[in-house]
Parts: sequence; structure tokens; C-alpha cells
Amino acid sequence: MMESSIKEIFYPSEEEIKMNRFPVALTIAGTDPTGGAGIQADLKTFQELEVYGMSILTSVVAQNTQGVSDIHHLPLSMLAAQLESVFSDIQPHAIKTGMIATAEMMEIVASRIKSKQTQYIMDPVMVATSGHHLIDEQAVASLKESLLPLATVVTPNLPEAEALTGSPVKTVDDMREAAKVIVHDLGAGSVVVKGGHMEGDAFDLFYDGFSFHELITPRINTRHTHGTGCTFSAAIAAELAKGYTLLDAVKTAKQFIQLAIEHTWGLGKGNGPTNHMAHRRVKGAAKND
Ligand SMILES: Nc1ncnc2c1ncn2[C@@H]1O[C@H](COP(=O)(O)OP(=O)(O)O)[C@@H](O)[C@H]1O
Ligand SMILES: Cc1ncc(COP(=O)(O)OP(=O)(O)O)c(N)n1
Repeated sequence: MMESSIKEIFYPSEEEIKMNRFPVALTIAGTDPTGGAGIQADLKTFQELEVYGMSILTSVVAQNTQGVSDIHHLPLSMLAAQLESVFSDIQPHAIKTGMIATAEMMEIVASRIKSKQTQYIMDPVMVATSGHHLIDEQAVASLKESLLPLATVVTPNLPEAEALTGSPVKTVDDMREAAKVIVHDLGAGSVVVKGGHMEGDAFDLFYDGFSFHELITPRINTRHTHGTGCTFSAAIAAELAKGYTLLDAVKTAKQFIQLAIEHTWGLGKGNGPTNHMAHRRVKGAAKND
């Protein structure tokens, strides 16, 4: 009795093993030693959504809930070696990128992603909420040219949408225009323009080149939103790795981040992390009612 319930929770089904389809996702990103953003947030999110997580480190970032104090980029040879280690062994069903600091690093990552038949979720990380630049300002051009056209979906916040399109993105109409430019002119497969930085409801806009879908949740009045963008895009990657459609993946990610923000613990002295466990706990409890 006990054995079968443990098996149900921790192991892929016989069918999944037979099909070699236990979902695997890879994040390529920088670190957050306090665990709210970056690679740590991505891996927690994968695990919470029952996806096997792998990670490739780009930069070590000394940061906490109050800001960034130092950044060390890994040597390019080390980035290439990690990519080789992963791709020569385990093929992910979805790849997510976060902080990739320089044009040279982007070229290396792009050349590996290009040859993979896999879903690619690009979070175009540029500046942390604290205002600290996480990528070279010159690298934005490379982000647009080398990585963005490879993306199944790209998830800019408003300032990132402005940097990508070169136009102000302040209103819902601006978000629609930016979404069209990102898909039709810059070449992304689809986009979610995130409205976390606007007033009012938390309004995100999904566009796949054909139709728009609005994702709207009540804004939670909290300063504890560190790593929301990383967590949201990691949740999309996890759901795509499981084989869900893009729109379903985005809807689940929106639910995941809403619950994670709603149930924060207020950790740290600044903008605290979100609660990556909340979705499993709330949804699990609802299932058992
Ligand atoms: N206070 C909030 N209440 C509810 N949802 C929020 C809040 N802040 C951000 N979000 C949501 O979190 C996700 C990340 O958004 P955003 O903060 O714009 O990205 P980033 O962290 O990249 O700056 C989006 O789905 C957004 O709507
Ligand atoms: C290593 C690293 N990557 C990305 C971010 C930015 O995270 P984001 O989810 O956009 O949230 P904020 O930190 O801006 O709240 C980061 N801080 N560190």
C-alpha cells in the first residue's frame, strides 16, 4: 500500500519509461545565492512541476533580496564544456535561457540551441529589479539577432520589450504593437509581454503571430516579487517539456506565479523571493478535497 503510493509520487510511469518521455528541462542562466531568481528559481520550478531539471551556469552573481554586489562570468570555454557535457548525454525536451551576459556567450549558446529539435523559452533578462545591469548593454543587439529568432516563446517585461523593439511600451496598446514587432519583425515564434511593471491588474499578453490571448490576475500588493520573471518562464518551460500546448503552458505558468507571489514568506530585508511550493500545495490540496 505504502510502496505503491510512494511509487506514484516519485517515479515516472511504466509508459513514460517505455516511451523515454519522462520530461526533462534545461536552464542556462546565472545564479542567485538567495534562491529567489536565476538558476536556483528555475530548478525549483521544474521540480515543483514534476519535470527533471538540468542546469548550465553562465555567471556567478553575488546578489540577495536587496541587490547585486558582484558578478563573475564563467570563461567561454567552461560554458562550451557544460553544453557539451549535457548535450552529449541527456536531451532536454525544453531549454530555457535567462541571464547570458555577453555577445560571445550568446553566440556559443545559440550555436548549440540551433542544432536541437527542442522547445526554446527565452527570458530576455537584462536588468534586475534592483536596477543592476545583468548583461552588457551592447549584448542586447546580439540577443535580438542570435537567440531571439530561435525562440519558441520569448517573455519580456515592459522595459525588456522596449529594449527589444526600440519603442516605448507603457500601455496595453503598446504591448500589442511590441508583441507584433517581436514575432513578425524580430522572428520569435511567439511572445508573452509581461505587465508586472504596470499599475492595476497583473496583465500579460500572449501572441503567437495569429491571435492574442490576455492573461489577467489580480495584482498582489507586495514587495516580495524577486525572481518572478525567472519563475514564470521556467514554469512555461516545464509545461512545454511535459508536452502541453504553448497556450496551456502559459496559462499554468500564470497560475504558478500568481500563487507563488500570493504565498510569499517575506524572507530577506528587501524584495523577497516568491514561494515556489505554493502551486503544488494549493493545487494538491484542491485535488484532495
Ligand atoms: N504584484 C504582482 N501581482 C501579481 N502578479 C504579478 C505581480 N508582479 C508581477 N506579476 C506577474 O509575474 C510575472 C512576471 O512579471 P514581471 O514582474 O513583469 O517580470 P520580471 O520579473 O521579468 O520583471 C508576470 O506574470 C506578472 O504579471
Ligand atoms: C541570475 C539572475 N537572473 C535573472 C535575474 C532577474 O530575475 P527576474 O525574474 O527578472 O526578477 P528580478 O530579480 O528582476 O525581480 C536575477 N535577478 N538574477
